[in-house]
Amino acid sequence: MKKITIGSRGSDLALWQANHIKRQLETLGAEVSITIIKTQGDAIQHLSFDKMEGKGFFTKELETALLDQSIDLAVHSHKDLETNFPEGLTIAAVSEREDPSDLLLIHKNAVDESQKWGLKQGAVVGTSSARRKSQVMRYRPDVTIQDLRGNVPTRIQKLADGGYDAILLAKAGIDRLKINLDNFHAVVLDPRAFVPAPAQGVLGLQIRENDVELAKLLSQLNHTAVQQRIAVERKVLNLLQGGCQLPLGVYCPDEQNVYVSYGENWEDGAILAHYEVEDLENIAEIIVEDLQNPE
Ligand SMILES: NCc1[nH]cc(CCC(=O)O)c1CC(=O)O
Repeated sequence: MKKITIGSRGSDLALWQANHIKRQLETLGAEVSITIIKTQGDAIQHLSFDKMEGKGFFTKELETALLDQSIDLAVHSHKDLETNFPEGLTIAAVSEREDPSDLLLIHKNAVDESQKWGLKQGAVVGTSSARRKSQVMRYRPDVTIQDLRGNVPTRIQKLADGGYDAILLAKAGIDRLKINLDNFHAVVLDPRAFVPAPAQGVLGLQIRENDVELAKLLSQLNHTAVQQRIAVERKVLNLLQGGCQLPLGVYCPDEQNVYVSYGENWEDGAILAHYEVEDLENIAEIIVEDLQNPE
């Protein structure tokens, strides 16, 4: 078997994810190396996402490297992937799903147990995600939202330094990096009430479409149940022609349930909807129809 080169962003989280897949491939007998590739999202850390041009900030350079054959496999956080894949590339497999929940990390000085989530009135909450902003406003219209960029350890440091009273993060990232949260009050937000991004907590393994040999190997790592559920989540995003700036959360935990959060202007807060269905076929279309024609 030929040697496989994985391309990864240089962040701690991206490298953890690349190494996680590297180990799995080695168990299958493959020889694997990792090449670090810097993306626009890594280079521009000071701008809020909604002020950045285009889409695919964390993925484009990796996709280019796949197409020019300098890497064979890109390991992505699936939620960072655009809904339309570039010509010639395909997601050959998806990982198991880790906890898809978001986590609210509260500075110890900002704790007030009498309030929702234990967060004091009028707190300053850091996040750059329109989806997270809109849902915070749904539950806690009293807080002030402030943009927060940077990779996971940087964001936590900004909270520790007192720049924010609380911040929001994906729990999966914290779990993967085994970050110690003892200095904070950490609240895991129920994903049925505070709805994650489509495909949050899942890795997407992207290769060249014509790489038949690698596709065959990766099929052994694919999780079909996860694949079916995130397909529903991403279809809603796709039908709304949304990217990572759309204030949309979709979570499909099993074959019968879908949770949706949507707020056109995040300042007004999000609406939360729950769909209980016989099976998941056509549910994405129904959800989008409802979102576009509210009564
Ligand atoms: N946009 C950055 C990003 N992309 C994926 C994750 C977390 C891991 C995952 O959801 O799989 C994160 C960090 C965060 O949202 O806090």
